[in-house]
Amino acid sequence: MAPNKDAPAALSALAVGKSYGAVRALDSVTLIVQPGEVHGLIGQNGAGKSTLMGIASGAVVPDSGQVLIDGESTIGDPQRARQLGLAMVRQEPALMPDLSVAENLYLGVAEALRPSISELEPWSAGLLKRWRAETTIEPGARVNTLTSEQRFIVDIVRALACNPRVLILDEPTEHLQSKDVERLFECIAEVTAGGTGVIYISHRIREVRQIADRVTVLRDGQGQGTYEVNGLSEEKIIELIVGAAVSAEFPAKNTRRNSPPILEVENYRGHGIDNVTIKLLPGEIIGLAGVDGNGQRDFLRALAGLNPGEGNVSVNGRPVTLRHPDNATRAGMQFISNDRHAESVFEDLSITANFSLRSLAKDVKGGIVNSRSEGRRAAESLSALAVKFGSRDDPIRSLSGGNQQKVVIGSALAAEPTVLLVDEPTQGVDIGSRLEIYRILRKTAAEGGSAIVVSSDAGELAGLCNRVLVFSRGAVAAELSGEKVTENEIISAILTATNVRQGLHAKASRASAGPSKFTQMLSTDWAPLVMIAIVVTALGAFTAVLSENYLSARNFSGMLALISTLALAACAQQALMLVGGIDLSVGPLMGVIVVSQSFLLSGPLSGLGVIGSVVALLVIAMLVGTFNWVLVEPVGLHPMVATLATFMALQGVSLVLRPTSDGLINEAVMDIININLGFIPMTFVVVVIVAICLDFGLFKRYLGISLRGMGSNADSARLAGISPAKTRLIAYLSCSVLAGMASIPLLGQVGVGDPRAGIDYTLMSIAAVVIGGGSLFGARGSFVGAVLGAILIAQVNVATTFLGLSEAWQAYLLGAMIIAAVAVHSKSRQLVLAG
Ligand SMILES: Nc1ncnc2c1ncn2[C@@H]1O[C@H](COP(=O)(O)OP(=O)(O)OP(=O)(O)O)[C@@H](O)[C@H]1O
Repeated sequence: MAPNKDAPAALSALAVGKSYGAVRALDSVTLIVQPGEVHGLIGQNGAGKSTLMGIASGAVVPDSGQVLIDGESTIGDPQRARQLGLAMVRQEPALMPDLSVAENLYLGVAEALRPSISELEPWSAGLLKRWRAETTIEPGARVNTLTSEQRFIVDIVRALACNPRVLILDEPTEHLQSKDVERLFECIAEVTAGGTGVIYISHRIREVRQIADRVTVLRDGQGQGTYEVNGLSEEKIIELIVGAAVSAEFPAKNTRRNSPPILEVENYRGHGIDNVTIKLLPGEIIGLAGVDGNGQRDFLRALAGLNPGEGNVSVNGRPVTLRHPDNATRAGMQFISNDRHAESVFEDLSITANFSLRSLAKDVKGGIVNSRSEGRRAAESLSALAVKFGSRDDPIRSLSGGNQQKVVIGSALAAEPTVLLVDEPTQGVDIGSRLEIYRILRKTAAEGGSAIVVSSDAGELAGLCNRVLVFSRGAVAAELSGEKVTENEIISAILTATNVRQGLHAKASRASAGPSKFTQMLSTDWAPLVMIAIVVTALGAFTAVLSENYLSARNFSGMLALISTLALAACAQQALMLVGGIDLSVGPLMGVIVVSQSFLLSGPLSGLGVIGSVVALLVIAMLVGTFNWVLVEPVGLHPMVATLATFMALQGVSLVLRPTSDGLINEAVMDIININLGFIPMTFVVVVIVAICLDFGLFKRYLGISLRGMGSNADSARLAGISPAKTRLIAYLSCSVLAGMASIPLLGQVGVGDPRAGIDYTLMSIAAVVIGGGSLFGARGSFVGAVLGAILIAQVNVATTFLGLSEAWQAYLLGAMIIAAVAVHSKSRQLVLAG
């Protein structure tokens, strides 16, 4: 639909300013987007495009200026921007990797648009199918098992599902295949027809000309005006971006064809590839093309030692085995991934460290890094690649996406590779720097190096490469060289490549369909439960064969009573570990409550006394939970440091109140706590019911899903409207209240105000959670898993006693179980990632 210029603007950013230290990212920039228009936002890397959109979406707070969405003012509040109808697809999808696709879509749309949880699967499947009927993305798949392209599609589907008034697309096509780019353009046409204002950021000038009605140009943080696209030539747009006329010519190609090959690969087979043979000459750049998923990327990754494969490979005549990336780098190959965020940069390390890590040996003298030499090399490379940065010591994540890519290329070149393996060399890089990168790759080749480049841009391959190999179904279907290396020839070779190999085709389609149902099952939070249940049963059966007393009701009853305390403590720990926290004060909190109860419940029993003791339990637990949260959230201490301080303080309080064990608990209270249902203690029944209810909440309620989302990626969760501070407070309070509940069966066990009663439960609760499938990094595990972890620990302790083993064996076995559990759980998750 034609832009509606009379309606109030869909988005107005008025005189917006933003600085990061010395870097003036935006200097009084104004952008007005009308309903129903596609507005291109263009500029070189670091011009300020993402910052401006970050401000529009509320993720970044400006220093000055105003933002209006649909006429309503909003600043620095992602939740409000979302409510006003803004949706954004960022350069890196704002998804929570440990959550499923369906859960991400659910959290990612406004509350009014969310289905009931029972409808979640069909609702998400419907959204995905609306994108593409034959999509291979499963609603139940965990996001960290998806390819980067699939993650982008999920993020786009999420943004479209928001029915936005303003849709921001920040370099959306960098990771998409051409058929998905077409689909995206169809979707853009659909939403603008409905009156949505779309902001389209891209370095691909052709795309911008094709899709945009108007463009606004940014240069070095300053607005350079808004223009109607109609009548604006490609050259003129480039001139507006760069500020001067630029030659868009590729540097001249060179080759030393009569020298022996630098890299020879013969009959190489492996994941997604079949029988590939190539010879790369010194000074040559070979391009790999093809419809995405046809093996060209798999082949490059196999050469980098990242994908397993078989065949003969030699570099400079010397045979090489490529089982590991280390083999490839030792042979002189340097790989640059197309997934910069996940594989190429260390976000929290400085720009200098990211530059030097592939070639640090050059700066080491006598085992010590010479930072002056490291800094000098980094400065030279950053200047040669025209990287825009504040200070070299800033973390690389402070750079714009394109500038990060330039640092990665500089880092690989600094290692002086014999063969450079580059997947999408100019992803997210602006037009001026693109030419700079082509020039540098060509210069490297002219000096005797060589490169293999995968690119989805046929024009780029045509301009840069001496030869282009077109892949189809894992094999080289066509080779273009000399005069034939043109954009049109490459595109037509891709379209006509019909190399049908049934066997490999089946393999390739299996690979593109993602991991099998069984491997996907291994990555679920339920897999650890099955594994532990099997181990518990096997261990029980083994002990029962050796000692018939093991199966007695008396033994079971005692064991389950012990388990109740540990299982509740483990549930407490799990509640906090879900958001990536850890609570070392769990044990002493249980101890301090036992001690306080020994004052309230030791004399004759009264109704008021019982109510008082329950209130005291809850008040102590909530005070401790709130105190821990204050130390972590507003004060900013690491959870381990904060809760270690609370651990010491609580233990001190227990010892002050009861220097030695004293204050026998009233017998009637003990009888109530220790009631049995048959031979099963009532406390154990309660624990199981509590764990099942908590798991229901964790997987089937908004609060539980958002807790896991926070643990998975706090930034993405915040952008999905989840308040990190509030969610963490809920986790800390849940942890302390559950620890308070755990002190009830503990009271039933010790029966007296013992100041040391809880101390062991801190480490044991962490162990139970880890064994049960929980992760110290957050987002993983379940409450039933934590209970099963506790059962296994208790069972090992009892079994060692029955088997007549010393107490030391309990400690050895617990240590071994933790290592085995972590190894098994993480291996099963990796299996899925490997597909
Ligand atoms: N969090 C931050 N800390 C420090 N500097 C930052 C931060 N975010 C952005 N900058 C700087 O602000 C400037 C503008 O960056 P921005 O990401 O907006 O550029 P861009 O136009 O989107 O570039 P690209 O096309 O490469 O994505 C850059 O110089 C960048 O280094």
